[in-house]
Amino acid sequence: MSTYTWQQVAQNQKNGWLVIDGIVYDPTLYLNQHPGGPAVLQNRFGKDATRDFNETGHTSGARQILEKYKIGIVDKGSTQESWQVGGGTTANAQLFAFLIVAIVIVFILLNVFAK
Ligand code: HEM
Repeated sequence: MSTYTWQQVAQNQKNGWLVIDGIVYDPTLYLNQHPGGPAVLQNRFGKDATRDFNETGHTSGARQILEKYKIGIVDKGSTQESWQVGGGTTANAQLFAFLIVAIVIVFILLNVFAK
C-alpha cells in the first residue's frame, strides 16, 4: 500500500483522489453509481472527506464499497492545508477559545497578585 502526503492528495484532485479516515481513495469509477450523486464526491476531491462521509450516516455497506477504491494511506507526518480540512475544525475552534480564556485568566491573576 502506497503512502501519500496531503500535498500529493491535493495534486491529484483532478484524478479524483480523496481521503476518509487517513486512507486515500480514487472513487472515479464509482461517481455515477453513488446514491448521493457525483457532485458531493467531486466537491471533496483532493481533500479530506472524513467528516462529510461520517456525517451523512453511511452504512457498513458503503464502507465495503470504499475498500474497492483504496489506493494508499496518508503519510502521518504530512500536514493538511486549512482548505483541505474535512474534520476536526470544531475541535480546533474549541482549543482556540480555551487558550484565549486561559490567557485572560492568567492576566487577571497577575494583576491581582501584583497589587
Ligand atoms: C468514495 C466515497 C463514498 C462512497 C463509497 C459512498 C457510498 C455511498 C453509499 C453506498 C450510499 C447508500 C447508503 C449507504 O449504503 O450508506 C451513499 C449515500 C449517500 N452518500 Fe455517499 N459515499 C461516499 C462519499 C460521500 C461523500 C464524501 C458525501 C458527501 C456529503 C456523500 C454523501 C452521501 C449522501 C447525501 C447519501 C444519501 C443519498 C440518499 O439517500 O439520497 N457520500 N453513499
